[in-house]
Amino acid sequence: MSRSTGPVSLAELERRAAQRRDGGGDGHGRDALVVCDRLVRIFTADGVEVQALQGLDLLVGRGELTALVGASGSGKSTLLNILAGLDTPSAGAASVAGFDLVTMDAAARLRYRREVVGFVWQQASRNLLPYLTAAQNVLLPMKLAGGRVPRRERAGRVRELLDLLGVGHCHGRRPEGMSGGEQQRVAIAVALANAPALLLADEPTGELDSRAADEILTALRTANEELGTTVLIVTHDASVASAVRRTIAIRDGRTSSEVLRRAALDEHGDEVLVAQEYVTVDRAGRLQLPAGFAERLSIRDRARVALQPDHITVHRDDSHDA
Ligand SMILES: Nc1ncnc2c1ncn2[C@@H]1O[C@H](COP(=O)(O)OP(=O)(O)OP(=O)(O)O)[C@@H](O)[C@H]1O
Repeated sequence: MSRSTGPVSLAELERRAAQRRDGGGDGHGRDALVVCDRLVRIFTADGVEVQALQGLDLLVGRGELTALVGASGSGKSTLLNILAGLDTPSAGAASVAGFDLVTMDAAARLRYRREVVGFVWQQASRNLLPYLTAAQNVLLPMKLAGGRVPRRERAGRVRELLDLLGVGHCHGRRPEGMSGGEQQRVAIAVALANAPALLLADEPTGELDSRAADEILTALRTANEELGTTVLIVTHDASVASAVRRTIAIRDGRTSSEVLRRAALDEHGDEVLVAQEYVTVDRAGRLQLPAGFAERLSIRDRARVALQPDHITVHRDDSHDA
């Protein structure tokens, strides 16, 4: 049976494009909270183009607590800024909680930033207004978002959030009267004020000692487990990256590999976290070998592959060895 080959209307083309953007075309990311599909971000500086994101694919499910790692300049902050609604991609698709980050208009962008996403920056001073108390800092986003948290519930929610994150004692203090770790935990409360679906944290432990960093990680974990917030943390801190269930590595503007950890019982019956490394397979079927693996086996330019019944083998190219 032949299909109609007549001209396709503009409305139909737009409908199909919207379906692709929504992930509806082939079901890509339909259940995920964060969907990035072949995301590209090109910056131009002094006439030179920098491809900060080079076709990045990423799916993050609702309720996940995930760390994002990668060398300096690999594109982590660029991705976070796009997910925060502060920047727009040059090409590709990105959506969070059904908000299309590429096409949303100014009003939707404002609503998105106030109600759907919360952000914690590395510099504590950037997260809090210095002349407001902790309580006033947490209250401010609720006031700005209007009716999302009803007026009569706001004071109670401020206290609950500060207590939940272990900084109830900072309620009436200004940032100058708090430690760096306390400031960051209050910053997390500010980011959670309007019950966002997604909490983004860019190096939240970067300026802290290891004890304060542990407290921040505990606070982020509490937000994730108690409030159900999906949390994405950019970090260079190995202790943070290894303490979450999923760590995604970005290399040259693409997601390249992941470590997934799950609880298992050891031979004594004690619970241990078992880590397993995965590589990302993008929508075109491309994967990047972990850099260490390729170096160790001197795999360059091309590799010999063979399909086995339940796995694929990858060997060094030995076609010139004879
Ligand atoms: N506004 C900009 N203009 C020009 N180039 C930019 C801009 N922002 C980022 N870049 C470039 O894009 C690339 C990715 O930068 P990005 O800040 O996302 O990396 P990163 O992984 O967050 O690095 P770091 O860990 O050092 O913060 C880098 O080459 C950077 O120089």
